[in-house]
Amino acid sequence: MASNGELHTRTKPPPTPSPLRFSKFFQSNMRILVTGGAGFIGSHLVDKLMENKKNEVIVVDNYFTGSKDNLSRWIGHPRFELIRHDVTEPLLVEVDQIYHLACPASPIFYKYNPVKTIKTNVIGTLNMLGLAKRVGARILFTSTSEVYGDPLVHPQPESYWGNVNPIEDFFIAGVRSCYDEGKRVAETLMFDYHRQHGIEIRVARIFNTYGPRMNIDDGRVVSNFIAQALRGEPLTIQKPGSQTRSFCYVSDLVDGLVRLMEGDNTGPINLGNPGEFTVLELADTVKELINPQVVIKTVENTPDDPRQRKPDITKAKELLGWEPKVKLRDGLSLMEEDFRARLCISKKK
Ligand SMILES: NC(=O)c1ccc[n+]([C@@H]2O[C@H](COP(=O)([O-])OP(=O)(O)OC[C@H]3O[C@@H](n4cnc5c(N)ncnc54)[C@H](O)[C@@H]3O)[C@@H](O)[C@H]2O)c1
Ligand SMILES: O=c1ccn([C@@H]2O[C@H](COP(=O)(O)OP(=O)(O)O[C@H]3OC[C@@H](O)[C@H](O)[C@H]3O)[C@@H](O)[C@H]2O)c(=O)[nH]1
Repeated sequence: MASNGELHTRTKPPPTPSPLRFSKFFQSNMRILVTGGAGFIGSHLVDKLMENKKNEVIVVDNYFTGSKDNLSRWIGHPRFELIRHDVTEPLLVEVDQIYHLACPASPIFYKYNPVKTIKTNVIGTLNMLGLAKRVGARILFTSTSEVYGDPLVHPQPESYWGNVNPIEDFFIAGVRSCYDEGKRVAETLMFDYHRQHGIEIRVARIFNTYGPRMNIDDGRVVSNFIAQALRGEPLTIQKPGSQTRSFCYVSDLVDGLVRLMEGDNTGPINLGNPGEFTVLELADTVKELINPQVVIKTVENTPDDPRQRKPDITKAKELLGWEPKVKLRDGLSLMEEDFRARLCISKKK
């Protein structure tokens, strides 16, 4: 019985971890693999994991959207290793835990090469599950609120099956299904490996997360608005502006991921901040906080943009004792500082 209350029948016991784990005389470190660790969330997760002196962290990343800069403080550290690797290729490393994050997350990047996005989610996740099976590691997969598509249930509990458009319409360039359906198949693979091979799995469904180190030209709404406000460019609201999102600050999210990995629940578990804002409200807040002179302009939207999104985090509260702490205004100010430093735009006194 998985402790999220659902039955997940395993046909096999979990694979045996490395004999090092049972060593009587040598207390080995916990070896943790973070795929996509050079990205936004991954690099913050690495910072958190490296705080524990018992952890050794291996990052693999192909640098499609991530950067070594995000990990510069750890390069050369004896407990840290960075490998350029694409998760669509098999990987042989000896580890105890796998945080599997590798995947472009911003719509402009995941739509750029949709077939590669699907391969990353499907073949990449298969490779990481194969690795977990061989070495007996516990594996956590970062799924997404996009598995709920354009949701017809609000807020979204984990039990909701979602409303995803699976059709890659030839005439509409770059729809979202490569990402949404890729993540849905990856979730299925996680649970099939759990049932069929006994792998210890954890599945997080992450809702829109923001914070320092997001790519400045990442294309997601919070980074766009902050960069635009600082550069004095119009804030681009994609129509209609009444669509909602719930924004979680990255330190809260990372805390939730670590709790999920360390706890007993397979998930899927929603991790997100239930505070819900329209895109227009977000633009107004950024304008007020960062640059009251900036104009707001309305631009065309992309197909299939979800109209509303808000996590039901009852499960995360009950099973992980987790809920977000950082309010949107405070998080935006922390992100402003980081963007100012990277764009070399100081605050007027
Ligand atoms: N940030 C969010 O709001 C959010 C919401 C839901 C889910 N997620 C998930 O969390 C994870 C991290 O997202 P993020 O916001 O940090 O995005 P990000 O783009 O900053 O990080 C993704 C990282 O994965 C790497 N990567 C991509 N494809 C790869 C491949 N084939 N092989 C190896 N590395 C690869 C990128 O170079 C990058 O470093 C993703 O799986 C994403 O789907 C994020
Ligand atoms: O400049 C912009 C960018 C975006 N938007 C709007 O802001 C909303 C949020 O867009 P984002 O691109 O930030 O993110 P989305 O919510 O569409 O997708 C995200 O969802 C969860 C994760 O899996 C991913 O990080 C990402 O796919 C959308 O309604 C979009 O139309 C703007 O109004 N202006």
